Amino acid sequence: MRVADVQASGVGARHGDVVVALADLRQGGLDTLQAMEGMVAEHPGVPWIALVSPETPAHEPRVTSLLRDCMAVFTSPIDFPRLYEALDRLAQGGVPARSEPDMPGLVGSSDAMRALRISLRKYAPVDLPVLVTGETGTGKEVAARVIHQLSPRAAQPFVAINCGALPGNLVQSELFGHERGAFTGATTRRIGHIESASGGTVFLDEIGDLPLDAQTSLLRFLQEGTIVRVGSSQSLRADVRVLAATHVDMEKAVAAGRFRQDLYYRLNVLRVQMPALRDRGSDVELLAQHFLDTFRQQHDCRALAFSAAARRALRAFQWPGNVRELVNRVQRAAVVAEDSLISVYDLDLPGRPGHAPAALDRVRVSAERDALVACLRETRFNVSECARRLGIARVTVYRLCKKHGLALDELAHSSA
Ligand SMILES: Nc1ncnc2c1ncn2[C@@H]1O[C@H](COP(=O)(O)OP(=O)(O)OP(=O)(O)O)[C@@H](O)[C@H]1O
Repeated sequence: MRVADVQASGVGARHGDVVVALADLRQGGLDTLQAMEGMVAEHPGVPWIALVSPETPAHEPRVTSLLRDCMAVFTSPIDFPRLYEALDRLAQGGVPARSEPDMPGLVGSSDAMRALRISLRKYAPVDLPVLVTGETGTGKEVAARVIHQLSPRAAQPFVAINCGALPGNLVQSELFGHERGAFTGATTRRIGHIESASGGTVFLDEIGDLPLDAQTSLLRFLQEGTIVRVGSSQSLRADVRVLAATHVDMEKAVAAGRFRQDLYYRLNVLRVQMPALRDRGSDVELLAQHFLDTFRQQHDCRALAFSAAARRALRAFQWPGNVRELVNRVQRAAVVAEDSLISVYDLDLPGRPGHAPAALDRVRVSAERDALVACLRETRFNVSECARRLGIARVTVYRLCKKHGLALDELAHSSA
């Protein structure tokens, strides 16, 4: 690797050299920024890596836009092994993981992710509900957190609630709180999740699972900005922005009478559709490398990157569990990998030489799904009873439903 300082000597590249530019924004003022902008514009084909310090004003539009043109951003103290890896990857034609400085949790540079970022930036400052839709594991909660972080409410709480996991008889009290003595067991007054997010944002995941009575209370809150604790008749003001997410078809839920149409209209003012991972092109490689790098920061691990075959397999796989499945596979691969390059075997993906089409795995998965559906039907979709009969926790029933793409309400409806 040769290092050239543009200001001192300019860049001279021999045929076949890979040129990577480091934009060192840790010092300097407006003139440095101006010089950098000029160089980035002059060399659009050159991959740029930015070095910034915690003092760099990353939120200033000119700096943000410059950082957006960089393939990777490193904050001082610079993690040099990671920087060398990023340079190495670029030299091999790869691209380091890319996340925008103001959206650090959201990695990806596909067209779909670029369009998503544009929507998130537009919606964040507008104090209206946002409905985030998309398949399981696509990053709906990540998107909701980004909206909150970019909003004027960023310094206030962000409270995430999985509506599907709230016990049916306690939904109202969990969301809106209760007064002492409101029901058996209510020995003290309790603040609900919405009140506890005061000044900030509440994220209602799996909103399609909200029972009808709680839907009515939520609608009143969205219309009037007031809540009533269970067991009280007093309305309380609550200044909270509502973001909601669902993986079910809400139009169908409305048509079937399972979701209030007026509430759906209220929530669906601004809509974000999360792209499936299989539709994000080479983002799957970026994300895989990002999760591996994150894992390496916390654990001893031999693996540094992915073999060419593993990268092909990552691209070819359909990812039914989307980004969450990718996180799990990469972490597992990082643990079992014996080499510096993660292989297709480590990822346990189809596409490895001599790979039988996972017959046994498929049988196991489908037996698990059949047992779950049968038990849910037998128990008339009573999750507690189903969990008891299967000898597993309630939360595991929800997790298995998610894993097998089963929407409880739709299943119950189709079985009715
Ligand atoms: N673009 C991304 N960049 C980095 N990490 C991501 C991205 N998208 C998702 N993740 C990670 O993937 C996992 C799943 O994301 P998340 O929980 O937001 O998905 P979800 O769509 O809300 O899932 P569910 O439908 O199950 O509620 C998390 O660990 C999250 O950090």
